[in-house]
Amino acid sequence: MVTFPNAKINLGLLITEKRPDGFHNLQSCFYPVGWSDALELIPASETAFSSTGLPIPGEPMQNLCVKAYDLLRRDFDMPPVHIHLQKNVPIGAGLGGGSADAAFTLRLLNDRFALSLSVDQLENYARQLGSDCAFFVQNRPVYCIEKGDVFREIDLSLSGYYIVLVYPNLAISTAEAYARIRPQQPEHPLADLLLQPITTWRNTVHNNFEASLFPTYPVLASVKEQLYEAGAVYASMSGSGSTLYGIFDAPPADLNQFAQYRVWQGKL
Ligand SMILES: C[C@@](CO)(OP(=O)(O)O)[C@H](O)COP(=O)(O)OP(=O)(O)OC[C@H]1O[C@@H](n2ccc(N)nc2=O)[C@H](O)[C@@H]1O
Ligand SMILES: Nc1ncnc2c1ncn2[C@@H]1O[C@H](COP(=O)(O)OP(=O)(O)O)[C@@H](O)[C@H]1O
Repeated sequence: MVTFPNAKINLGLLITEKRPDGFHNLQSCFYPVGWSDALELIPASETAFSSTGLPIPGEPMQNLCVKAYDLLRRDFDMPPVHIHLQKNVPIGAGLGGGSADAAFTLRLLNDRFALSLSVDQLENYARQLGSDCAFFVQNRPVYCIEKGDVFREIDLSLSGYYIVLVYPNLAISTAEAYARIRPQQPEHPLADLLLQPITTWRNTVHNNFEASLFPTYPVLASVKEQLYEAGAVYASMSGSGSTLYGIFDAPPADLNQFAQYRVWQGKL
């Protein structure tokens, strides 16, 4: 069984307060994009993990895919499996790649072993693996609050637009990015701003991590500016970085200025 865990972008990301548990409350819209890994479950006599493509930091048996298997194994009698991951989505990129792999592993195991877990149950398992992991269970555009794991409907569709993702060959640790940020309550809820025309977003829809990371990593501001110069209707950093994305109303003709970086483009 093969599945294709895809990345997400954040349309706006406001970090509103530090919580007593050390995490942060936020407001964001999580939106799925097509840049994907490939994940396969192979019957095996012993549980194992292997990967090809981009090297993944950390021990293979500590991979989030294995953690997802171990989590379900505590509650269900599943046979051993060999999990193979073709890693394409950059790591430390603000694209939720590892979280997607974990959530898709839960979904795949649920199907493969007929565990009959509901969406709510899968989301509860996913929450234990990472804050943005639960989003990938349903994997559809949603407005996120609290740790990024509580969802509200949002009437927002970008279908018809094109997206360009630029990973500027720089990994940023999510924990370090949160450690630098000063939370603040927004003047207007992000949901209200996102419901205005996309042409207004440049001046209103912000990612709070940009202010603390752009001075340290000038390449981030430079790539964002270049995306606007290439004709983006809206451009931003995704998550805690380092990927920048641009949303275009037609496929951009020339992206040679990003030739030294990892670039993905597609339809939204
Ligand atoms: C910033 C965001 C925005 O979508 O995405 P990425 O940049 O990772 O893609 C997420 O909040 C990242 O979620 P995720 O990557 O799952 O984080 P976790 O593994 O749960 O936590 C990693 C670390 O980030 C911090 N953290 C994470 C989420 C949150 N709401 N508050 C936090 O303070 C904590 O220090 C935690 O130890
Ligand atoms: N399957 C996986 N893919 C990517 N990273 C993984 C995976 N499993 C565990 N990790 C760990 O999670 C960390 C961040 O993963 P990732 O989700 O790509 O971050 P971000 O969303 O912040 O870009 C990596 O440093 C890596 O050590």
